[in-house]
Amino acid sequence: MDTKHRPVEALSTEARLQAILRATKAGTWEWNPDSGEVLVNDQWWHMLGYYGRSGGAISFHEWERLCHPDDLKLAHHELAEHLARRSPDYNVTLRMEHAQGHWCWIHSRGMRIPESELLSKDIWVMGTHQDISHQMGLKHKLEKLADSVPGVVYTFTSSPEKPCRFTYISPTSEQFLGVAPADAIENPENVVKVVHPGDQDRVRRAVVDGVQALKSWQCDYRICLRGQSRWMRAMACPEVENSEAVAWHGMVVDIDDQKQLERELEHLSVTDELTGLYNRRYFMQRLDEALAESTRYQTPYALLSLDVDRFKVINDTLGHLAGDAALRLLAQVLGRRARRTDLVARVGGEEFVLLMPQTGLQDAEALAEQVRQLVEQTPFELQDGQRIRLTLSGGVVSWQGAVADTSKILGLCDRLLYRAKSQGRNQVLVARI
Ligand SMILES: Nc1nc2c(ncn2[C@@H]2O[C@H](COP(=O)(O)OP(=O)(O)OP(=O)(O)O)[C@@H](O)[C@H]2O)c(=O)[nH]1
Repeated sequence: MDTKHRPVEALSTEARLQAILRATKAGTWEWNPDSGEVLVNDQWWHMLGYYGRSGGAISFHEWERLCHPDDLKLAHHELAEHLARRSPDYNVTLRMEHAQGHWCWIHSRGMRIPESELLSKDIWVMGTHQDISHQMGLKHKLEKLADSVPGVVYTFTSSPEKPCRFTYISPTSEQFLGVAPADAIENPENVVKVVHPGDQDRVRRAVVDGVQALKSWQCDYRICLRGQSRWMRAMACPEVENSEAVAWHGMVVDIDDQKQLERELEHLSVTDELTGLYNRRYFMQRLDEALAESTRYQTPYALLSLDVDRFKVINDTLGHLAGDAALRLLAQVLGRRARRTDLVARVGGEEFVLLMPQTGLQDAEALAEQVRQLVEQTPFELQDGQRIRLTLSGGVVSWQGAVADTSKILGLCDRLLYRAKSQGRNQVLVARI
């Protein structure tokens, strides 16, 4: 065999081991549980800042004294488990006191030497110490950062073979989702469980679609938390770890205030400020939808358009504020007369409409007449005690099935209204398309 390329063989096993230990800066320990004797190397001491001390024997109690009392219990437990052969090795992360007084994070690993390899009947457990203070410091900073974010930070792993699972979820999941991090890590369904039942399928689909497309995804959904429903936004972006697994790094943030604002804006954008009824914009939108519905399903529809007669006189004699109050009272009358499925809107200064699904011409005319008579017979009492009388002119159009476009309906309604005005007002005229 060509030994030219294998100079390492020129070294003894001992020298090679020492070289590896020097390079990895690993401290070593050997422990005899019966005698309590512990042997450590130089690096074991140097790691803790004791540069003057060299390797040799120490007592088990000396090791215990250097360990953080809060971590000692776990270390004892893990050692006992390994000695009782309930765990294949000893593996703990614990804090040990540095010569300068601060705590170092030490990753301690070891294993019992098989009896077959020992000359005596003694038990020996041997292992290494690695200083992982730097990594633990970074982890601590990351956790602090995750804590300060107004939401939940997480990483979950997807793989074709195994189900998705959280590998990290910030402690804030308790506050924002009502789920303890340990429960989320144990089973991701615990996080899905708090999603509003009406949104669960959508959230699951968003995750599955994102995983399949391997693209960043985002999903807004409600959660049920402490008896209340709140809007959240989850987002994640993928990082391919290897051919087997993808890590998804993401956040869940509370967007309930934003959604509330959106709802208010949405409401404002469809509402008539003076009367609180729907406005013209919303009415036109719904009329479009009504046309599509009647075309597709042959739904009978009727539209009633009402205009206050000689309203200018009310404004001119009683003032604009009184006119406003009259319009508000009229809106209340219309709102009360309409069915829940009807749409009532103020579409112009003193012009109102009622869009009625599942309504034929006769029924619509009867309702229009009722409203006209009610308004004619009931004086409106304004806040200052003044009473005013109004009359209405109206046009009713009904249709069933396909209609070319909304202008056909609106145009006919306008013509009926105009005729009602010109024929003396205080009347309703009807037509079928
Ligand atoms: N108070 C008040 N008046 C309004 C509002 N919008 C429109 N008007 C008034 O409504 C009146 C409408 O007058 P016209 O279109 O001449 O109609 P009219 O006086 O009702 O007469 P006819 O419709 O022909 O019976 C005008 O005086 C407008 O200023 C409003 O929001 N508040």
